[in-house]
Amino acid sequence: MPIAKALTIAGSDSGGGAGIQADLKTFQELDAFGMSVITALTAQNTLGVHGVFPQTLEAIEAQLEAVLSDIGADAVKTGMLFSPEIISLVAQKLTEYKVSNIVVDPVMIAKGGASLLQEEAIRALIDDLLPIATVITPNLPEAAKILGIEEMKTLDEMKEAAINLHKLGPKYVVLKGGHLMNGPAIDLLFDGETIYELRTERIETTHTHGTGCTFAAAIAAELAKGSSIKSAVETAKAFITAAITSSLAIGGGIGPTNHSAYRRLREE
Ligand SMILES: Nc1ncnc2c1ncn2[C@@H]1O[C@H](COP(=O)(O)OP(=O)(O)O)[C@@H](O)[C@H]1O
Ligand SMILES: Cc1ncc(COP(=O)(O)O)c(N)n1
Repeated sequence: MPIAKALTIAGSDSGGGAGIQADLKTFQELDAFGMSVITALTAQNTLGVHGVFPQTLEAIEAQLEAVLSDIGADAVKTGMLFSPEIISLVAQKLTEYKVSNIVVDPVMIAKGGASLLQEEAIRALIDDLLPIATVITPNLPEAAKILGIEEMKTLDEMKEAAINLHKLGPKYVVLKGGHLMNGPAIDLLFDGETIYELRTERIETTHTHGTGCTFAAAIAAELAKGSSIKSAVETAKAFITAAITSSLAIGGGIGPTNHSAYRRLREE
């Protein structure tokens, strides 16, 4: 079997818990060959984002060209894209190279509150990227921002939002319920017809830095290997649950999840 190739287009997290670093670790753990296009450097640790340094369009385009013209990708995951210009460039290249599995994690704000997407970039996200996405994986604040509504507080409101997000063009919507206060951690998968619920117990921890990146990267790795969307999302949910269960209390703030926990669990 040829190796599945997965590409992340995202920001670098020097602290290693989110962004490019989380994505590559996740690809590796799930047996996909990981590649990266870095859109921005962040100086970041468990205490927060201390600096954001977007790369030039020239640098981003050169990375995309290098990877896609030679190696190619069975799946692409996008994370922090920062500006409308970067979003448009990425959408244009993914279309030009006919990438078929596109996982869009519409990263907007880091857990510590720093902005990872310019306000004016939301329009480009909606116009250029959502229509070509195979699956989008917003959390509740991101979904609310995209839809221009108040943040959802109930499962019924989440279901309505999933249906409305689907109308913006992605083939599938995964709405992550990690931010729903109390109760189980419920994510919804909507395929245009049926809403599936993925439920796990809420794990009591503050160390959730990089959960969204890791979850979306796991979906991309599984799609790259040829899994169906439902199976990819189920594996990603098991992966992130294991990673949060044994998350790492390193640094003085919000620690990262443990990317090797899922593999260790399966090896036991
Ligand atoms: N405390 C928790 N216990 C169990 N699962 C969680 C917890 N927090 C988040 N998750 C899960 O982690 C994934 C990422 O969720 P979420 O926190 O909503 O996204 P983001 O990191 O983008 O804000 C989802 O599958 C969500 O259900
Ligand atoms: C470079 C980068 N990309 C994304 C996130 C979001 O992290 P999370 O997955 O915790 O929402 C982050 N903090 N830094």
